[in-house]
Amino acid sequence: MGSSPDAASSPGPQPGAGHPPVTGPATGHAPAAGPPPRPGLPVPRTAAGRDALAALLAAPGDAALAVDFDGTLAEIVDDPEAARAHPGAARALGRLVPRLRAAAVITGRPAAVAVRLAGVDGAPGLDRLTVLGHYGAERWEAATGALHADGPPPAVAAAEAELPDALAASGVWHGPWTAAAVEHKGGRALAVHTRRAPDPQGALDALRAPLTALATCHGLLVEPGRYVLELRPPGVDKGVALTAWLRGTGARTVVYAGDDLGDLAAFDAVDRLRSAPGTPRRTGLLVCSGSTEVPELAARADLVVDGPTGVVALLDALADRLTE
Ligand SMILES: O=P(O)(O)OC[C@H]1O[C@H](O[C@H]2O[C@H](CO)[C@@H](O)[C@H](O)[C@H]2O)[C@H](O)[C@@H](O)[C@@H]1O
Repeated sequence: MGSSPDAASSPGPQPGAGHPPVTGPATGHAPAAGPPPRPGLPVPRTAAGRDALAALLAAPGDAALAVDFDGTLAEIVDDPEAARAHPGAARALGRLVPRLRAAAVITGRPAAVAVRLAGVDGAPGLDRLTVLGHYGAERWEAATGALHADGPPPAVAAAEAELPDALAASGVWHGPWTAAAVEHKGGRALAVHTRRAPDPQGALDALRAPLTALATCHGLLVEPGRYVLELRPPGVDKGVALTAWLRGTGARTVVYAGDDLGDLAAFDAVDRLRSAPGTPRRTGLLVCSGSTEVPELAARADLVVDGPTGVVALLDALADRLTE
């Protein structure tokens, strides 16, 4: 792992959702008549983050943006099928992305599902967007509409056949919340959600051992997330996906925004990239879409914003600065 947030410039304990923890605008806006001005760019709390932001503003054509979907571009909701991108997300991305070298959404969702829920297919300004689904196992390119994906791994179907026994072994698998708690994810992974359980954390804790045993038995891994345990094949994660995609772009600066434990691998990848030797050094800005549910990610971030609303505000503020 490379550089970590600069403790000297850290504001201290991280607030949760609803409490913007940004340290203030980088540029002042004089009060004026008419619509209220948009907030300015927040200042990252780390030197590494400030370097990356300065590099992006100086040379946006050398910079790439990668963002997670659930919890970052989309508010978390009880029903995974009901998730939709923040109403301002596609527009903000469409303003910013044409000024950058490249942009991607990197998500645990199947790529086609993320494209649909994010509303990015055909959106103005997003004709070069890449969507890396299933933690990088799938790739969709807006430029062609092509989806690259291998066939579903047989191990997932084998695990699915034994899933009912594993769920029953948890001792908590009863009640109306279980009816729609398994997400089948196109046969490429299985997600068991507990957000709608009476005790979401208790149910998650009880399910962890039987689902881990099932995953291990079939050569799968358990990807933990926000009140979800996902059984999926090993071999790729958001760090692997981000690193390979970035290499293809040739970008020297990357901004990565995420909200969940699955995004830690991408944070690690950015840390490695910005601590690797090279001239000029590559820079990276780690953004956490803040919530009370995942303090681990906020602790690692250069900049914590207030959930998807804060992420969209950041994208808009970057676009504003790059069009001044
Ligand atoms: O990588 P991501 O884009 O963050 O996707 C990770 C998982 O997100 C989804 O679950 C999460 O969002 C749901 C909708 O808001 C929420 O109900 C759930 O509690 C969250 O864990 C998705 O359903 C999973 O398949 C993704 O792997």
